[in-house]
Amino acid sequence: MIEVQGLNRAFKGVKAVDNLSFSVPKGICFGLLGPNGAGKTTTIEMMEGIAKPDSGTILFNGEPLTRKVAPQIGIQFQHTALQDYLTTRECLSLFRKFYDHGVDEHTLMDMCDLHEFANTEHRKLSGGQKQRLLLALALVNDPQVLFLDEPTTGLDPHARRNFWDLVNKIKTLGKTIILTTHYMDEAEQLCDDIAIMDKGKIIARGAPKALLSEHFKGVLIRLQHQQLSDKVMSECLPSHEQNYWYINTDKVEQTLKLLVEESVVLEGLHVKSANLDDLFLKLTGHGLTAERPMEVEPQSAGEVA
Ligand SMILES: Nc1ncnc2c1ncn2[C@@H]1O[C@H](COP(=O)(O)OP(=O)(O)OP(=O)(O)O)[C@@H](O)[C@H]1O
Repeated sequence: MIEVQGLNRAFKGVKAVDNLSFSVPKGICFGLLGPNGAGKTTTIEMMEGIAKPDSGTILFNGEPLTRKVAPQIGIQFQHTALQDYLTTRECLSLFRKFYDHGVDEHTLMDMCDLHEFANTEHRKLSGGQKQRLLLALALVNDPQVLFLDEPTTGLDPHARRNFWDLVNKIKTLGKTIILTTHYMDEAEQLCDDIAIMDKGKIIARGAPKALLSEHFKGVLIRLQHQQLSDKVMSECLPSHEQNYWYINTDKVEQTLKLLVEESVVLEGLHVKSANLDDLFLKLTGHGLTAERPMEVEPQSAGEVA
């Protein structure tokens, strides 16, 4: 569906996007992930036709992005300025008029759970309701390709989950979705395929589960940062991030026994499955986010002590 070949973009000597090539098959949700400054926005803006690459090509169904191809694309920007005092229905009706073909307001409100707010001015919508309106606006031309640029940033967990349900519903319509996000749980929930970017390059690509099983065995054990014995260091090969040690092992009982024998402080110890943040840390030596998701979602494998 989308073919990106040899894409480059530099700003004053900084290579924001460095010889990037990838393709996105039709009908999947493709996630572009990475930390601040990785080059995601620059890449996505070139794919959307908003910014021009220094070199390289982007093809949609084998064709470059032209006025002919543009109506096949829908974009949910991080921020969209809407006219003050327009209601949800009026915003949808206005945007619908920009296109020859598209989806009527009623269907869009159905798709994005907006009926309740049809006559509410958009400026009075909550963060989650506003994102749903922006999603509906991105769908107004019934696009084949939908770009979602960090769509749930700043939303509370409930609103994020609602939004994920909508995206999953839209996936069933066969649309190709390109998603950028800082939230690794979002990528794991929604994306069939991901590319992790760092410093303008793709450093890992594949289905989230396949990538995790390729790079991790068993579970991750997190320990408070402390002095570890040579035996623990050589047998467990822990990695260090912020105030913690992380040990990846498929022999949990044996590892825990060794930690006890070596008088390791186990207070606050967690055992969990590896996630995409852990993968990023492993690949780059630094985390995707300042806060480790283990802090907010310990339920994945349970707190041991
Ligand atoms: N208009 C610009 N002028 C100068 N430098 C820029 C410009 N846009 C991006 N950059 C630089 O290019 C690099 C990549 O930025 P980009 O915004 O694409 O990253 P990102 O992965 O989208 O980050 P974030 O998650 O914070 O949005 C950064 O070093 C950034 O400072």
